[in-house]
Amino acid sequence: MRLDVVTIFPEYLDPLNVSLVGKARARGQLDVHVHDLRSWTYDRHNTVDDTPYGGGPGMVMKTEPWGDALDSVLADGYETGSHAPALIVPTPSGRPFTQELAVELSARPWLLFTPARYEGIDRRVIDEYATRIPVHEVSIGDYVLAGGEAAVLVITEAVARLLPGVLGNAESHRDDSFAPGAMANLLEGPVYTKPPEWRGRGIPDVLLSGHHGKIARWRRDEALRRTTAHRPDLIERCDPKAFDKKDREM
Ligand SMILES: Nc1ccccc1-c1cnco1
Repeated sequence: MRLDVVTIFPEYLDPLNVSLVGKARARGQLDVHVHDLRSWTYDRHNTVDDTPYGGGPGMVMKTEPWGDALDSVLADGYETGSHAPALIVPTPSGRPFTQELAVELSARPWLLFTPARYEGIDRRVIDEYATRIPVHEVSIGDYVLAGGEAAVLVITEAVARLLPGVLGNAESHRDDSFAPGAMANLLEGPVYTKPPEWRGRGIPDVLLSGHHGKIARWRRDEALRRTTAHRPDLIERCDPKAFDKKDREM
């Protein structure tokens, strides 16, 4: 997978050089290119924004730098044999980013991220490129950020870990919260490791029992309890029949 990010804060994307994404890049599973939007400005102040038509607070990111940047990045990608990318526009007014969307995006050969600052990008930029490539306007949550770069890091990590070979066997995403199966849509329950006692706190006996059926049932019940407490909205999406089937297997 090829990833391109166009941003006025390229250094904000330095975390893409470490950990899971950094290792995937080193292994050639990800080809990441970070571009400084100001490389496509030609005035003395490297201007990328201006006041909004219609008035109002803040500044809007201008069309020309984005148009020149995206044309250049697309040309480079096509020249090096990449297939059509999807344009990913982090925005608070976008479609919620979910594991389902992460899976959808992980199937694409090329993602092109356009994190915006200020009040956002002039709408004509999105409208222009939506005539050529799929555009996903994506929100990572209902809160206000100063810009979309943090969202790029979140989306990139969620997508990269789904790419074949990126997660080792020990880190399988089979048991992820939100992964398909009987635990789908459930939050993960509590986890424990050595030492067996810490500051007077022990381990739930069932986890020391060696009875895999009882352990699986306990973990399922803990996940249900945690989901009911923290995310009752997810409970409605659970398939109760999957639990009955799972109970029979435990
Ligand atoms: N608040 C923001 C400001 C600028 C670009 C993206 C966001 C965003 C994305 N998901 C939630 O917020």
